[in-house]
Amino acid sequence: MSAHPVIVAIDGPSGTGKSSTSKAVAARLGMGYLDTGAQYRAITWWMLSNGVDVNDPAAVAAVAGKPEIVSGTDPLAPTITVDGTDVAGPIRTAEVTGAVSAVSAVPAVRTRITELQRGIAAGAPAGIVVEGRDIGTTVLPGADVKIFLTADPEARAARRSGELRGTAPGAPDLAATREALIKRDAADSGRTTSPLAKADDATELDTTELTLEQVISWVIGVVEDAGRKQPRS
Ligand SMILES: Nc1ncnc2c1ncn2[C@@H]1O[C@H](COP(=O)(O)OP(=O)(O)OP(=O)(O)O)[C@@H](O)[C@H]1O
Ligand SMILES: Nc1ccn([C@@H]2O[C@H](COP(=O)(O)O)[C@@H](O)[C@H]2O)c(=O)n1
Repeated sequence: MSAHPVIVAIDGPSGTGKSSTSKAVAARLGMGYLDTGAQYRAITWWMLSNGVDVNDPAAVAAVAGKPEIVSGTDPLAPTITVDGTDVAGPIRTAEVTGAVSAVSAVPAVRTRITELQRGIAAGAPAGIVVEGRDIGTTVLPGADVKIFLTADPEARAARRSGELRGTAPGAPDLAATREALIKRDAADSGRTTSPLAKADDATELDTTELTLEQVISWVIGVVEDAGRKQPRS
């Protein structure tokens, strides 16, 4: 039996495959799954819904403690609610995507959401795969496995563009999608508090030329190795 449930941190820029990989790895290994981007999107959705100026950090900070955000960690059916309302759909709108980097840069927001994330990870009986931007560096620096996924912007834009065209008629074209993700990555990497960054002890995987299945298999290998190396009780 393992000494403690395995904690896996998967970070990286937008569209590198963090969510798809993390969900599949967690499902196949019987672990929990936490999408931390969904939590930042949820608090952003609440700010927009309540008329808070998302470009005013003081206004955002003043109400950052108000919404109650609850994440369900079943990788086969992840959920996210705000004050009891299911917001899984509304948090994926272009409006939320366009505002989330500004809201997530506010230190009071990060403190609040980081506490939530640490509580969820600490309470995951079968271990958990947590994906985001600052999991390996800040949220869970003691994670058993730290992975940083990358892919070149063209590949990421093509993946996102295909995804958007499949679900949203009139979705932006490839060039616009590429520009939007580069802009969001720059904002996330450039913020002062807990920016998007690779932890020094994370293993980086460039997924540009890999299929999703290849990435999933590689991550499972790394997690299984880490499980074998844990001290036995
Ligand atoms: N290696 C891959 N090859 C091809 N397509 C992929 C690969 N990895 C992920 N995808 C596809 O790319 C899209 C984006 O993947 P995903 O949502 O997992 O990325 P992400 O890193 O979580 O993005 P974000 O941070 O913006 O939420 C999805 O449609 C997914 O199926
Ligand atoms: N650990 C994290 C995770 C996400 N963010 C912010 O949320 C945005 C949306 O993330 P997605 O994964 O759903 O695309 C992201 O652009 C960041 O602004 C974060 O700050 N920290």
